[in-house]
Amino acid sequence: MTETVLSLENVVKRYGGLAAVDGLSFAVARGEIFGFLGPNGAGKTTTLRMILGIIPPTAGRITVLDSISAIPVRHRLGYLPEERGLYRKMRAAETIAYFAHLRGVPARAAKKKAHELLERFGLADFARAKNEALSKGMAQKVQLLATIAHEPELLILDEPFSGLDPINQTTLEALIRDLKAEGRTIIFSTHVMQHAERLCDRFLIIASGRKRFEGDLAAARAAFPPRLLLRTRDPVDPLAAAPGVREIVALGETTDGEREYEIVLERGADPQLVLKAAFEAGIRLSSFERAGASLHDIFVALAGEKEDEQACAMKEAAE
Ligand SMILES: Nc1ncnc2c1ncn2[C@@H]1O[C@H](COP(=O)(O)OP(=O)(O)OP(=O)(O)O)[C@@H](O)[C@H]1O
Repeated sequence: MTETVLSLENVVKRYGGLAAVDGLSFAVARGEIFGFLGPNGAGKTTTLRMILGIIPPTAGRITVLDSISAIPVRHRLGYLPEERGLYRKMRAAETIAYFAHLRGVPARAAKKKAHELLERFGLADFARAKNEALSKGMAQKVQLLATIAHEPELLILDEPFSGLDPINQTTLEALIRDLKAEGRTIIFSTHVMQHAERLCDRFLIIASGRKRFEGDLAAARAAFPPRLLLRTRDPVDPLAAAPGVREIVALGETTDGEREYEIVLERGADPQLVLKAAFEAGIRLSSFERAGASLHDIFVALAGEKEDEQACAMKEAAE
């Protein structure tokens, strides 16, 4: 049976008249990489801060590592806040060791761990550099290492990829996978869907403080009509009458004079019947592939559309 390391039940956070988080419920299982996705102002940082006990919820219940408050279990948690900041005059290795020690690692072990981590993440030469002398990306790496040095069970990273160059983003993805392989649970927020698509076991999409989706990519895709991408030089009008075809969208002409189309199918339609219809109509296809919605498409659709439309789509998908 999977163990829940974090659960929120009907959590609300009000700022005056604004419900920044509005009746949010979700759960994260031990060992998962869980993506926390939502547009600007959706309520992600507010939720993460409530989970960490930095701000109290207006209503609802949060359970972290079997505790009703993060405070007593804080040495088992790691948190990378959205707003970054290091003590400017402290040295990189010192910073990491300091935070590890603060969370219960004996001083000597903390120092050793700091040097190990800096070595592993290509910053060994900067161990004695003052934080103010680090580039923005390097400082962010140091802060991240300070977040994981005490080997927390549950890591909560608010926008960890922002500010990192593509190489360091890849290094961070690998680090997150390594942490998962060690049995740790990682929750991270992001606007960059590719990271979430590559890394997450499950994810939550919120908008305007409310949950729009919780689950894995396959479940999210199931809520979207399947699509086919095809290329041909022949007219495709006969396919409009093929079983399960909802819409044909012309995508444009390729450099070699072919046309590309997207065929939107009804949910549950059989793509083979479209292929058969193309064959029977004498349409010569040079390519024919099934395309699942990307997380980007899903995000834009779920975070952008009105809640009643979305509830309808999810209900239809479940039926
Ligand atoms: N201390 C505060 N006082 C008043 N309103 C706040 C406060 N903190 C957040 N808000 C509001 O709550 C809403 C959610 O903000 P939050 O920072 O949680 O969003 P977010 O999803 O993290 O956004 P982003 O992706 O832009 O960081 C926003 O409308 C924001 O203006």
